[in-house]
Amino acid sequence: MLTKITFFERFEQDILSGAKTITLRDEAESHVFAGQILPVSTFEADRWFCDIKVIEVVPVLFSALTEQHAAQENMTLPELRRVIHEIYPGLEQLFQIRFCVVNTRAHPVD
Ligand SMILES: CC(=O)Nc1ccn([C@@H]2O[C@H](CO)[C@@H](O)[C@H]2O)c(=O)n1
Repeated sequence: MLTKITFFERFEQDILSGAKTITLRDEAESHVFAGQILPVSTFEADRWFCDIKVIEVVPVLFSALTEQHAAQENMTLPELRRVIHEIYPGLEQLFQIRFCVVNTRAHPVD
């Protein structure tokens, strides 16, 4: 089971603003469950920047990605396909993790 998750720094603002509400991962990073709260760090510097709550985890094939998936990534479909192809070359079986940001402060006040 995953207890934290990392994102490339370039997606930080889209996550914090709510523009990006899903991530597509391989099987190894799919072991999360609805309701789970995960600390989120940048991949590059391992810098924490928020916590997310997992809403659902759904298998999706690379070949079945749609504009709707892309919209939830704040990308066009060609952009999304290119990004995934760079991260997971040749991988067909992906897992869509839908999430919302629940905390952006290390020590929340109220
Ligand atoms: C840093 C790391 O360990 N792994 C990943 C894997 C994926 N992603 C993003 O999820 C979406 C679909 O793959 C796209 O927006 C990706 O860029 C990410 O940010 N970081």
